Amino acid sequence: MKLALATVNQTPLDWTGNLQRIIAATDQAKQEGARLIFFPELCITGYGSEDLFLSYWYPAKALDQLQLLIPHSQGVTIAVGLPFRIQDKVYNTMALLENGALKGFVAKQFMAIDGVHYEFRWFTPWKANEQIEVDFFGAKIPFGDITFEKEGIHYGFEICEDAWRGKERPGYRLCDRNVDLIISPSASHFAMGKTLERKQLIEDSSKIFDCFYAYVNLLGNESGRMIFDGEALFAKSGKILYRNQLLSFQDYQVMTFDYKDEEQEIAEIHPKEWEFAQASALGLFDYLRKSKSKGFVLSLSGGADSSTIAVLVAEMVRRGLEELGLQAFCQKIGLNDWENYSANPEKLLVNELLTTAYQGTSNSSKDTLESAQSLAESLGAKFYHWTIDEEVSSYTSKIENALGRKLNWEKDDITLQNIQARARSPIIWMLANINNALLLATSNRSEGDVGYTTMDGDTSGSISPIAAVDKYFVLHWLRWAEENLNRPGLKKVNSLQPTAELRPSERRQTDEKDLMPYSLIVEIEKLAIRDRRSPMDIYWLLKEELDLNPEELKGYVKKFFQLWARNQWKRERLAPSFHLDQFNVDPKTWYRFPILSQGFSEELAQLEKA
Ligand SMILES: Nc1ncnc2c1ncn2[C@@H]1O[C@H](COP(=O)(O)OP(=O)(O)OC[C@H]2O[C@@H]([n+]3cccc(C(=O)O)c3)[C@H](O)[C@@H]2O)[C@@H](O)[C@H]1O
Ligand SMILES: Nc1ncnc2c1ncn2[C@@H]1O[C@H](COP(=O)(O)OP(=O)(O)OP(=O)(O)O)[C@@H](O)[C@H]1O
Ligand SMILES: NC(=O)CC[C@H](N)C(=O)O
Repeated sequence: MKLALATVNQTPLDWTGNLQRIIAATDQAKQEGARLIFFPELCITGYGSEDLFLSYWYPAKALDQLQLLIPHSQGVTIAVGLPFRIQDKVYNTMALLENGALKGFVAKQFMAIDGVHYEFRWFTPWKANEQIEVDFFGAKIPFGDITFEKEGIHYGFEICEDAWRGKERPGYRLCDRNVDLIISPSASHFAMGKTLERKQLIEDSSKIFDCFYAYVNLLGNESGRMIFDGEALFAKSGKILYRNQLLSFQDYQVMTFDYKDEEQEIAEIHPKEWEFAQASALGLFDYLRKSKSKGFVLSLSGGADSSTIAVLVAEMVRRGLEELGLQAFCQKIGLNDWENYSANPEKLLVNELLTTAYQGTSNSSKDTLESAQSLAESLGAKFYHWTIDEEVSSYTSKIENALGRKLNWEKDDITLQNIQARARSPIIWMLANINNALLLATSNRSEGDVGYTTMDGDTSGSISPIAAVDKYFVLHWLRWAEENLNRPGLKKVNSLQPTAELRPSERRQTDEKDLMPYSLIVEIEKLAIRDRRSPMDIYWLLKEELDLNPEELKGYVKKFFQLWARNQWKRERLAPSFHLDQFNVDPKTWYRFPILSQGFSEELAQLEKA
């Protein structure tokens, strides 16, 4: 018997589109001879439906959609995910349709509550071994912890988090019930390197339970922040038999294979740098088309952050074209005149979709202008160049008149820096408005940690594509990209030292002089945020690890925590970002912290005495 794993790129509230993709994937699986077709968790609504799950009408509408799908199960079995409300509780379920009938609902037993997941807010876990009957448009349907059988294959489900719960997981009881196959329909967020964890989990699962184990994840940037990689895995007794290529630009993908065929077909596992490029490219592509915007605008300084983002947009075009072809790429983003780009699709589309501007001041250098211009030209992006000195001096003289004194760098350093960053904002927003485009903000995670950014200045934007990765990674990735993505336009960018260029050149500024070495921010944030350690713990741990003067190290730890606490309000106000790494500092997804606090004052006073 053939079975199919089908991944879909869904969008909350796109009821018709979501159903169409499920039907199209079902049709393809049927054509390929599949008899069992498994879709991911919550694919009828989208996993990222947030508080819509709490309403009465939303789960009810999902049931209407399920009913529309039932006729498509003639001759096959289909499993799809949707929310199911019973009185005041909502359950996260998989519905099983077979030969034009609804056979039952399996309910998730463990809620995902770590990192980016908040399932307890919406769903109630189902108790192991419990089975009830529910009403579905007048019919009584089995619901709960149930298994199914088809042509001699006995199978059951572990819905995403269920599979990640060690000894408690439902798999053990499914094994006691002698299932031949376990399926894990998932909505598992992408993070760099996570595929290796999943591979291990699925290998181990098929080994521990000595059965066939199938895994299928959602696909794409569904609702803004999380990206799903559409991973499909199939394993038998500890050996992966099938793995697809991740992070596709397609609406859906169907992987069909013979149940019991033990031949291996395993797509390449790529390095972290490739994953970052592919996930960001897909994240941007989905954001662009789902927000129905016409392109991107970027204030391009020629420095590391904005240059990374320019390359990611170009990668979106390159990778999208490679997978979809010119016509489908254009259609998906709402460009009807696709033939206009056929002379040089990649360059012409980057030109259409990415507008950049270098906005110099008297503190800018020739180096950064050249860097920005040469990169934009090499990618094919539109490039404008103007200075904002007039705006800066207009604001400054108004304040000077009001205060009755001249501003100067000795006394007014931060104010004079910030007005430059802010003066860039209205004009670049203007360009975004004119183009109906998304303004890309360039914040990275290290800046987010310490608030090294001007609010409503360089934080301005609709999305912050790299806010979830640290600056150390950004700098490393740019060097990798120059070589491995064949981006010679990055040569100049990679030769520059990160600097905000907000002070006059005689007061030479570098980010690391203002703050601390980026490598150290990365070490401290891992311990402070990822591992949730105290300032004192971090000091002792790093004292062992790093060859640094203890007083200097104390100073850095102190600076990190003081700036971290003071700048929570800024993290609350950064434009939405993609989740890309093991952890991030976005309060709406991974890390929550009080906006007002005493800022670790007692902890840091203790540290002084250590
Ligand atoms: N708890 C709180 N809740 C809400 N708001 C709070 C607040 N604490 C201060 N504030 C407000 O925050 C304001 C200060 O924030 P803000 O105006 O953003 O400025 P601020 O954080 O004081 O300074 C910006 C820093 O970012 C650096 N920067 C800026 C731009 C670009 C780059 C670069 O790397 O290229 C670096 C710059 O060198 C400087 O160190 C205060 O005037 C106050 O209004
Ligand atoms: N001269 C400039 N022209 C256009 N945009 C600028 C200029 N200077 C700064 N910006 C904008 O402000 C953002 C913040 O500057 P920041 O210095 O943090 O980033 P970067 O210049 O891209 O990288 P780096 O810090 O590595 O030099 C930039 O990414 C860019 O969007
Ligand atoms: N949707 C879920 O249950 C997610 C579970 C799991 N922690 C994962 O990231 O894959």
